[in-house]
Amino acid sequence: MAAAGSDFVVVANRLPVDLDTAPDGTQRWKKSPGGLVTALEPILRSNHGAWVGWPGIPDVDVDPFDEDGLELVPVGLSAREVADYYEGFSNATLWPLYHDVIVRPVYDRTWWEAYVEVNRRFAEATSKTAAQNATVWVQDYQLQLVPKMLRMLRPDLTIGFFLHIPFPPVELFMQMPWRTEIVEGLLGADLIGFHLPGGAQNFLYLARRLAGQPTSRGSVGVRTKLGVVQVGFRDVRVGAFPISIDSGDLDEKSRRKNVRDRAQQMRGELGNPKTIMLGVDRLDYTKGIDVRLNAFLELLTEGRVDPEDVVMIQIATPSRERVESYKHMRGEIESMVGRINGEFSRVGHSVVHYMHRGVPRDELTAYYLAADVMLVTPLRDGMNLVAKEYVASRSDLGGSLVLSEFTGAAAELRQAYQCNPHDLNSVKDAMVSAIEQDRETGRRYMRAMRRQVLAHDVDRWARSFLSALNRTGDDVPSHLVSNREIGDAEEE
Ligand SMILES: Nc1ncnc2c1ncn2[C@@H]1O[C@H](COP(=O)(O)OP(=O)(O)O)[C@@H](O)[C@H]1O
Ligand SMILES: O=P(O)(O)OC[C@H]1O[C@H](O[C@H]2O[C@H](CO)[C@@H](O)[C@H](O)[C@H]2O)[C@H](O)[C@@H](O)[C@@H]1O
Repeated sequence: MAAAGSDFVVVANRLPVDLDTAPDGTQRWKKSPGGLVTALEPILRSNHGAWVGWPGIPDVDVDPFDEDGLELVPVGLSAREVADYYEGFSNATLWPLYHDVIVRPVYDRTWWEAYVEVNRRFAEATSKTAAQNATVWVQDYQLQLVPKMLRMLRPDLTIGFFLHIPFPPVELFMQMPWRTEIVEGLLGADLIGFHLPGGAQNFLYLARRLAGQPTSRGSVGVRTKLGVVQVGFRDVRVGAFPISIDSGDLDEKSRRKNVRDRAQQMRGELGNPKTIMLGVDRLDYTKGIDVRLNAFLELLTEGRVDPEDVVMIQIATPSRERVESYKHMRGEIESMVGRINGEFSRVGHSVVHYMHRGVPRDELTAYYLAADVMLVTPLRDGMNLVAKEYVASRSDLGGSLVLSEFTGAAAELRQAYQCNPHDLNSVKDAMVSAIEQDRETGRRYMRAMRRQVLAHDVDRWARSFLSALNRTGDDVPSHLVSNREIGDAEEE
């Protein structure tokens, strides 16, 4: 039975804070400033909001607590559950399956059991947190069973679900031994959101085929023309809502003098090369870091790019380091960096600069400003926010973007140098075109991409999903009003 509770609850694998352990063993909560938090915070705060999630480290048992008017509800995971539910089923089964089986998914019954158990714990924690008739928004592939479990516990709730990674075509999804359970888990929601219409359409087909439910047949649009699955007397709607970033904030940061000065300083530190190319990613095999390194190596070897003129920086945040495929890929990337530098660097001038760490936000913006060519070459990516961050940071209209066709962002950033990461010649040609782009063409392309990214920010993403979920039909759901107003993006 519902207690007083929150009117709006976000449920995600991670809390918007991490429990950080200092070298002396003391622990404190550290804000993790993701785009999702930025977008949802105002709506959460003005609606007695709560966030249900894992604190990021194993074996932590903490009661719900208040953080500046936002209720945080930690869901504890044991070390075994981190291994089986998070590293195992989420990141060694679902993640590769949903990303075109770039590496082979592992199907392990013990992992599946842990996934069911942890999803149940999230559903129970949410059920205790949500007020009568509240709106609950469940996030991502780690929690696909939560909508159905939660509906059984709390039929009064309005439940939304958003998938941040691609939803695979039927030929791949059918590999999953627990495919029907997953589709039925998702069908517990009132609205299921994907980044792209293709994902929504894949899901509609599977709902027909695996759950045997009647569905609408027409095509799904972007933020419009939702599909429908009829589940008994309930309509489950399915749509495409491409996520974005806090573009206004990045635009503003990139205009600050200290950030611009830092970008200039970076160029100087690199010896003022003609061209700086940049990659910024979590160290993940989906991101195609190896693809861009290979392309760069071939361009240098063929003499199409002069090692005296072009420098590449790769910043890679450590990620999922205990998962076997991630360990393997790290080794491969680091040996390629070594090989390229071994062949083309000289004392005092490296051609590839590789950093295995995250960098602070202002520093990252300075990197974006310093980079002439941004390299975004995933083999498959749900959206790719880095591409949008680069565009939002180029308030000077400089720079060019090399972008894989296999990212969600490619559907919106049409003026990028798009390439097929499975075709090395296509990547090399895109890199050369980006390096050789003339100033006026570059400004025109960047202006067009900025118009798109500034007009469609993460706040607009959240509002469009929530208004569809609550069927208000306008941009702001009537009973989920945020304090922040959407400003129409300014043109340059
Ligand atoms: N080395 C890094 N340092 C700081 N932030 C990073 C780094 N690598 C990635 N990020 C940030 O992480 C986010 C990555 O989002 P995205 O490109 O959508 O991919 P994913 O969520 O799969 O990692 C971006 O906001 C980006 O700025
Ligand atoms: O929580 P982790 O295991 O450390 O992983 C980080 C996040 O990675 C994934 O990001 C995805 O979401 C982005 C925003 O929608 C999208 O741009 C990107 O293409 C996706 O890969 C994952 O979906 C998150 O759940 C993770 O927290």
